[in-house]
Amino acid sequence: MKDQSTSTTATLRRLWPYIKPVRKPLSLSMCATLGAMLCGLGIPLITQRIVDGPIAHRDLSALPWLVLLVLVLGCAEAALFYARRRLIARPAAEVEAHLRADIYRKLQRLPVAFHDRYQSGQLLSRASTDVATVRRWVAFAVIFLVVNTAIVIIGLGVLFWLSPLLGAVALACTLPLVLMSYLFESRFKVVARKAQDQAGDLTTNVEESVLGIRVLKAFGRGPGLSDRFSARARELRDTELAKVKVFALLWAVLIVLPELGIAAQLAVGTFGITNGTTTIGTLVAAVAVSAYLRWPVDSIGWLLAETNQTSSATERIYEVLDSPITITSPEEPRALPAPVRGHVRFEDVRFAYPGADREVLRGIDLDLVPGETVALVGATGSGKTTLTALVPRLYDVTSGRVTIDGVDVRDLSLEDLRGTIGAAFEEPVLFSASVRENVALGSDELDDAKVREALRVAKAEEFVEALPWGLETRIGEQGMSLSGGQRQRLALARAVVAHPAVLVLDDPLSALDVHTEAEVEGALRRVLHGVTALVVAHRPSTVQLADRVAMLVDGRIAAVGRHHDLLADNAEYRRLLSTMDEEEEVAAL
Ligand SMILES: Nc1ncnc2c1ncn2[C@@H]1O[C@H](COP(=O)(O)OP(=O)(O)OP(=O)(O)O)[C@@H](O)[C@H]1O
Repeated sequence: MKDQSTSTTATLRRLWPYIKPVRKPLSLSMCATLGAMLCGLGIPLITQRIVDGPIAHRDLSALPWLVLLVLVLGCAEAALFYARRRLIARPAAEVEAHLRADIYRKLQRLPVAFHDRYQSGQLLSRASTDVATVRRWVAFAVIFLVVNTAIVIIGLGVLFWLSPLLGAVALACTLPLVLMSYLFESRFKVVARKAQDQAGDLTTNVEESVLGIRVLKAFGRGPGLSDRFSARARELRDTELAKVKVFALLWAVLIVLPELGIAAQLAVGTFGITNGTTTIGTLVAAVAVSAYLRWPVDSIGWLLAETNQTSSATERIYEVLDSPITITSPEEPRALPAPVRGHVRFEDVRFAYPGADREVLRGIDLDLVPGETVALVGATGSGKTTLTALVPRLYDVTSGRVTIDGVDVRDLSLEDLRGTIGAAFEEPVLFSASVRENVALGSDELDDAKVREALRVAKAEEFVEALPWGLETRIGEQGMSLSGGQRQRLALARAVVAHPAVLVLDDPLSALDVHTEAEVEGALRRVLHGVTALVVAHRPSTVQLADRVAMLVDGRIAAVGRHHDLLADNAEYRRLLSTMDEEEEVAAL
């Protein structure tokens, strides 16, 4: 139990950098809460004075003052609770905002390999639900955990002061409760973490089915997936019910023990009144104090549950924040010799995906002279996409090196490297933003003229002009409101907008129909002139764009040469091209 609670405290202590800037309003809010609770605790003591004074002596002279005091305490309690809420709202929201911003920033900096490992729904639930759990804890649970513990101790002290015997009775009933609450904590933590992970999986499910709604509808897989979703939802429900079960047991004890305590106090107190050792006022006050302490005592178990839940939410958040950023700029980056020529070389490059024992690339040597376009061809799974990903350092080579103008890409700052390279991928990812924002992708240096030029190059200008607000038209999530070809052309415009020296295109023409492809190809041919480009090609027509072709077979370069030479001399190349031809014909059908 000790280890468990130590680790809970240690985990929560990690939130300190976020809580530290708001510690003043947080402490003030805590003081206001304590003040309010103390006001409430004072009322039974005045009741004692009323019972043992004006009522016992039938003398009402002091009554107005005592009633006024109750009124003042009541108003002060209300005012302080109001202040508590006002004081805590902003700091709690600030903690949430900072935490969320840091997670987002970290997610941007983490390497692609990290994102391969984590489901997006899991990351989504960490950045939303878990962060909200932390906010609730800061705004409420941590304050009441401290204040209620203090009030229970003070209240027990008051009971002992009123009557040591009545105090001892209350203590005998409170101690087991507090002990049970702490014992319950460790059981709850396990089930709370499980529920949070399952909620993350469920978020992934919802996200994937929303993004893939077209595929699911087209294949009529909606009902099947609904069943799978329901099964997962049931798992989560079962875990939530297990949580309730653990909690219900504690709750039952929490209810019964204080009732027993009050009954015992009434019995002991009445006995004391009859033999003259206790006054009626003292018994009334003791019972009132005990009743007042019920919520602070009852709440401790629940507040500990919240604390546990927050601890596992913090743990999940820090799994992201602690993940190492393996792809970073070097401490002393080298600069590319000016002007950048775009001479790209792969030197004995080997690569295995993190955690995989099989190498995807096994000794690649390839030299792209400045201004040259090299098409990468190969059977599916031969490693073409992987090879292109090594140039902008989406992954780092396992051994060997990739250089631009003789400088290892790992010796360049990421900013310089990625500023030198333009990229477009097979899946043209667009954001819920305007066309201009999608092409410029947050760069302030790219004005409208540059964006328009890039659109012209990608043969996208015409359809963008036809959109209701031209460049300013917001395109829907993932660009769903555009056709596949239109999305591809926007992705191409994005790749060329900053005039990069090196272009890495992972089959950028896959979604284009034959006519549009011819148009974009024509435009691309102009762009490719003067730029070094590595283009993954799945169609013979794309291959024709290239000055040379490199054929990948099982992670190695089996042949490099001009398309026509390879076609004449290399049987394997001919075979590959004929399968590509067949695929193209199928695609054209
Ligand atoms: N993120 C990843 N983690 C682990 N293995 C991966 C990952 N991405 C790809 N692979 C594996 O690496 C190998 C090469 O994949 P890659 O995508 O580079 O092939 P490709 O030649 O581009 O294929 P295609 O023509 O079908 O696009 C495949 O066996 C694939 O399963």
